Amino acid sequence: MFIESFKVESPNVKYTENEIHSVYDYQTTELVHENKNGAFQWTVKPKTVKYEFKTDTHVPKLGVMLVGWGGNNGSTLTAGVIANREGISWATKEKVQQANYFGSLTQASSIRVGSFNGEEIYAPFKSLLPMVNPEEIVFGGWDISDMNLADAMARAKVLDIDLQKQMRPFMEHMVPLPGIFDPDFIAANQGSRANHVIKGTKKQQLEQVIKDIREFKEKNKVDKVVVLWTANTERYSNVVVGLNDTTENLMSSLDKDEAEISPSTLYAIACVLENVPFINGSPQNTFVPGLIELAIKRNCLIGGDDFKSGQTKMKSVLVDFLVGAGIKPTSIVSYNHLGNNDGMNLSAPQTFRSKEISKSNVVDDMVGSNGILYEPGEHPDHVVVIKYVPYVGDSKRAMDEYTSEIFMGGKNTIVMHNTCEDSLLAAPIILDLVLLAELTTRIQFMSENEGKFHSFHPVATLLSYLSKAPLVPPGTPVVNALSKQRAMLENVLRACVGLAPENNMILEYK
Ligand SMILES: NC(=O)c1ccc[n+]([C@@H]2O[C@H](COP(=O)([O-])OP(=O)(O)OC[C@H]3O[C@@H](n4cnc5c(N)ncnc54)[C@H](O)[C@@H]3O)[C@@H](O)[C@H]2O)c1
Ligand SMILES: O=P([O-])([O-])O[C@@H]1[C@@H](O)[C@H](O)[C@@H](O)[C@H](O)[C@@H]1O
Repeated sequence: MFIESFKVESPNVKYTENEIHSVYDYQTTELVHENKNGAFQWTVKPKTVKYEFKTDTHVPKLGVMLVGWGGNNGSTLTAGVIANREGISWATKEKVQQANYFGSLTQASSIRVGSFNGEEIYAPFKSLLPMVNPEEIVFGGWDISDMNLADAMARAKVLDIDLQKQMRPFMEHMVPLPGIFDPDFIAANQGSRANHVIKGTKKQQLEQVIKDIREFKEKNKVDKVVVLWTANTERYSNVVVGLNDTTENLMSSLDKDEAEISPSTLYAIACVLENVPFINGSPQNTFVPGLIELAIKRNCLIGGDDFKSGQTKMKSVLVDFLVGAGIKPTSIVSYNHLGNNDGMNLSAPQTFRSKEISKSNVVDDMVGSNGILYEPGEHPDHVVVIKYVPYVGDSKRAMDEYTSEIFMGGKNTIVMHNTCEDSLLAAPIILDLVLLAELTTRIQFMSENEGKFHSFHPVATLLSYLSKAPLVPPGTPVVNALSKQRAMLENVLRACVGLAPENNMILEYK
């Protein structure tokens, strides 16, 4: 059965006018590796740590500024949220289609809250904690192309024509702000698009972005802004000692107008200096060490990298299933072709390399979790291929082959074919990223050993379910397995309302 909402009644949960306060017993383990009687032994000690969570229930008026607003993802998301807000439906070949948020974890997925009279009871994921209503978001942003959002939507060729016609009046007056353009970081084929750029030195460009954020906030009377990069994939920046390895060196390099500071890093520095969350939806290493240090110092949320939307999302499910079942993937070949501007930009070797890295590292945690299947350092052959085929447009065609070793020398090959409008997968993920980033900035917590409340670490690991290459604080584990990422996010939000982690034991019926 599905319910729309619920309230937790517990001695450990207090709802006040401005916050939800929960006291939570975190069950974990402490491992000890010691020499006992001449032999080393691992000892696992179950441990309970008391935590307190406070969630500010004042949901702000949120402004979302997209870098690359005029792109396929940016225009599609903007149209989709407006269509939902206006309750727009449109004719397709098959039927009259209603606007929806399918593909959004927060807006279209559910959580289990328990059993009632022998029936499993579920509620919307978004009912866990007060979240921004997407339809109250004010969108804005930057683009190096001056095209208004209605024309950008038409250029993207993602949405049905009847819908586009209805959306045009809402979007034709939306024009991105000029963006920071540096041809050295994206494919040369993007140059013809760049007719709307911020002039000046890198520092002057950064200062303009800060000015843009302040003016956007003032003009739209929003309480908070979140900035998200959905612009083109850049090549990796070289990380160089003395250039960008520390905050001091990065800011000094900025003063010297160093060429190696990428546009995405400039936007991100601007956001961190303004204490505005910045999320990277592309695979490049925007977050160079000096920027991460700055974000930590200023306690400003940063997150990414690279939306986990389709082929890679499936990979983080399938390899988790195979390895979890004791089956040994030995060869993974991921091929896809697409014909949108993203695909055109990725046709350049240096930008493709950024994507190849993010699409390849996604199995490392799963492979590393099973020493029965894999020797130390052993991993499957893994190849990523992306080809640009203009004719197919945004309709990406992904073909994957997974070959595994099974019982007694047997082999198993799984082949998948996946066709989708890439932007229709990415747009709801962008929505989740900005909503969850905003929500997490309203949560404070402390353990029994800390004595004072604090925010989550500014490097937002909580967003990892939505990223191919989750950005994590230095020295912490990277988890890519999709089920673990989703469970982590849900269980942390459950803890904020005093609910135990969903462990699927359902002992009541055993
Ligand atoms: N399923 C998906 O669509 C998906 C999944 C994962 C990652 N991504 C990443 O999301 C990004 C956007 O994808 P898309 O399909 O919307 O691409 P797109 O090319 O349609 O849009 C990118 C937009 O960014 C603009 N732009 C480029 N550099 C800019 C800059 N420095 N400042 C401001 N604007 C700039 C371009 O003019 C363009 O309008 C790409 O990096 C892509 O790799 C997409
Ligand atoms: O998320 P996913 O489907 O694995 O990866 C996608 C790639 O397959 C595609 O070629 C690229 O253009 C998209 O930006 C996205 O990164």
